Amino acid sequence: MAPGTATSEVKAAAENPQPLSSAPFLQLRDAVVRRAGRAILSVDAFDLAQGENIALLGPNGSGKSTFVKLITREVLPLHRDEPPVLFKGRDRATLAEVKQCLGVVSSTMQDQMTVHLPAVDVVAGGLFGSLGVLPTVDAAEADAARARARDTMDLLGIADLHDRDVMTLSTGQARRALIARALVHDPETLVFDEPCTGLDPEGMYYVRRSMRTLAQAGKSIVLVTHYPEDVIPEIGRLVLIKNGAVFADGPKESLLADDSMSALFDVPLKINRSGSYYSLVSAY
Ligand SMILES: Nc1ncnc2c1ncn2[C@@H]1O[C@H](COP(=O)(O)OP(=O)(O)OP(=O)(O)O)[C@@H](O)[C@H]1O
Repeated sequence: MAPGTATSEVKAAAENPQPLSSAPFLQLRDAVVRRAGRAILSVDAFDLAQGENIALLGPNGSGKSTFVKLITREVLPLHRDEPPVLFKGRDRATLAEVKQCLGVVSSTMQDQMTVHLPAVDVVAGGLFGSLGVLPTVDAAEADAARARARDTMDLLGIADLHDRDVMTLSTGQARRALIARALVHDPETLVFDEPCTGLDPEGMYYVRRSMRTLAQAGKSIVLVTHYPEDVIPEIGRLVLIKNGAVFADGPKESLLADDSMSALFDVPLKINRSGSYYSLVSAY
């Protein structure tokens, strides 16, 4: 797309916001993030439709987390007169509005679970933005929050963890509790930032199965990963990130291939496909 066309489209969208139901969930146009005197991410044009499932794949340091933080509004791009980020067609969406629509699962959040709390309280805390349910919360509201947290945990198949002290959970169990926490306010989109990092095959199985459950329940999944194995069958679109830019964007059937993976990671790689599942092996 010609840069001029993209810019005028974004300007028009900003001036005439589309109805929330039809605008893309997110649009990026000439979005540049600079840190320490250099552009760590530059995105010319990117649209994420409402309800779409995508995976961002790329090497360490390529800019995937920065890309996701543009979506979650934790990072803002350089200011331009034409807004570089439109959220549901609007450039002035508040952080609270964005948070309402998004749930974020990241392995780094697990490091913060260093207090003795029942898992249900950690999940319910997602409704308040606190680690657990604070004593200042009204009793009826706290009960309702815990009931909602239990329902969410049940949906993810972890009813047996309701009353477990989070400090005693295995890494895989804690990761699934974090998925419940990200889901408890019923966001339309879930961002999974390297959700299988540090997990054994059993933990990976349950996290990937949870992603599938949520995608099948109509949630939009935005997955950040290094591994094609994480790309569940419900994800059809792949965005490859390399050197702070979009390297390729298209259907996974064409991008999960030996040549594109080898070019992305700069080493010889082979993709194996088994039905709707993909895996990556090194070609020594
Ligand atoms: N605050 C910052 N100051 C300086 N450089 C930064 C900052 N944040 C990120 N970077 C750099 O920007 C680049 C992209 O970082 P980012 O975390 O987005 O990559 P990534 O693809 O998510 O990496 P990984 O797979 O290792 O998590 C990296 O080179 C990183 O060192």
